[in-house]
Amino acid sequence: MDLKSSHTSPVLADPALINESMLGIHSGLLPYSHNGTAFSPAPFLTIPRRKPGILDDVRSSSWLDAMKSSSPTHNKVNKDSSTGQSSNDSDNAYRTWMLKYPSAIASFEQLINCAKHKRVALFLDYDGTLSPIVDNPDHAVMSCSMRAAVRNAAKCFPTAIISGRSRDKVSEFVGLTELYYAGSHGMDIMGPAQPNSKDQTKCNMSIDKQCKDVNLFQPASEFLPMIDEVFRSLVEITKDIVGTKVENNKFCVSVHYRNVEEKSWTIIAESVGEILKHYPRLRLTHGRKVLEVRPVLNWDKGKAVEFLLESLGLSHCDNVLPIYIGDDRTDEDAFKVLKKGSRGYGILVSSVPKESNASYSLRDPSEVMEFLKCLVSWKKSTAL
Ligand SMILES: O=P(O)(O)OC[C@H]1O[C@H](O[C@H]2O[C@H](CO)[C@@H](O)[C@H](O)[C@H]2O)[C@H](O)[C@@H](O)[C@@H]1O
Repeated sequence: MDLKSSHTSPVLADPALINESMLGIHSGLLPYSHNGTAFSPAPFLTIPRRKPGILDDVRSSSWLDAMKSSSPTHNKVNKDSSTGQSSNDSDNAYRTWMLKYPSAIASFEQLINCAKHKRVALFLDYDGTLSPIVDNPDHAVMSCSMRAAVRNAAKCFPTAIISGRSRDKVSEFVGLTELYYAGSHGMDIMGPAQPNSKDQTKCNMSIDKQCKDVNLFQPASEFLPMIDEVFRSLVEITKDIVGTKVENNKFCVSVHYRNVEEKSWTIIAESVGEILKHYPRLRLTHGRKVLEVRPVLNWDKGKAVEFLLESLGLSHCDNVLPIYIGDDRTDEDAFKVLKKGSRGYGILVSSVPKESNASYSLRDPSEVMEFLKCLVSWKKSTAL
C-alpha cells in the first residue's frame, strides 16, 4: 500500500478537539460507557475506564449465558435434535416473528417502492451474510454464485462490505474490486477518494491494488501495537485450551470458542478477562461463538455506514436509500443508524427469531443472494 499523504494518524488530525491530545483519541470517537453508549464529551477526561469486575462477570452465569446464546443457528440445531421437539414449534415462532420482520424477498415490492427515484446504496456484512457460518473461520469462503451476485449488485449500486475481519482478509475472501471494504468492524475503511467530503481531512490518501485513488480511514491506528501485543498474549494464554482459535483482525482480536468443549468456556472467558485487566483502553464484545477484543472507541459499523455515505457524497441526499444486510450483534449498530429518521433499511439474516433494529429479514445467505438478484433485476427494469 503506497501512502501518499503526510497524515500518519487521522485520529490526531483535528487540533480543535480538546480531549484528543490527552487521550490520543479523536473526540468524535468518544469512549464507551459501561452499557455501551457514548459518554458525553468531558474536557478533563483522561483515560476511559475499564468495565469493572470483568472476572466477576465471567464467573456469573450471565456471561456464560451470553456465550451459550451467541450462535442461534447452532442452538436451534441442538435443541431440535436433542429434545426431539417438533420443528412445528420453531416454525410457528419464526412465522410469528416474521410479522415484525417481514421477509425482504416476500416484501420486495413494498421495500423497493421506497427506492423509486432514489439511489440505493448497499452495505453488506460478510460472515453469516455472504458466507455461511462454518466451524473454521479460515474456511468461510464465499460461493462463486454469491460472488457473481455481489459483483452484479456492485455494478448497479455503490456497495461496501463491512466486516469484523481484517480488511485484507475479507477483501481476499470476496475477491472483487468493484466495491469498498471496511474491516475490523469499520475501524479500517478503504473508501472512495471524495474531494468534497468533510471527512477527507481525517483520511490518508492511498491507492488500491488497481492503482485507483482511495481514502484510508483508520480511527484506531494508534491501538495497533496494543492489539498486536494482546493478540500474542491471548494466543499464549489459550494455547492449552483445545479448539480455541485466536484471530488477529488488525484493530481487534477474535477469540473463537465454537470448537471448544462447553465445560472450558469459563476458562476462556477468565483467561481473556485476565489479559484485559492490563488494558483499560480495550473492551470485550460478543459475536457468534466468539469473544472480540477491541479499542474503547465510539466507532462501530453504524459509524462506518455514515462515514461511507459521507465519502460517497450520499449522506445529505433525500434521494438515497441505504440498505444494510447483516446477521450479527455488531450489525445492529448499522441497523440503528438506518432506522433513525427512517433513513434506510436494515435487513437481519437469521433463521431463528431474535430482537433487532432491522426492518426486514432474510433466512440465510442463500436468501441474501436471491435478494441481491431481485435488486439487480429491479434496477435493470427501471433503466429500460
Ligand atoms: O462482521 P462479520 O463479517 O460477520 O465478522 C464477524 C466475525 O466473523 C467470523 O467469525 C464468525 O464466522 C466464522 C466462520 O463462519 C465462525 O467460525 C465463527 O464462529 C463466527 O464467529 C470471523 O472469524 C471473526 O473474526 C469476525 O469478527
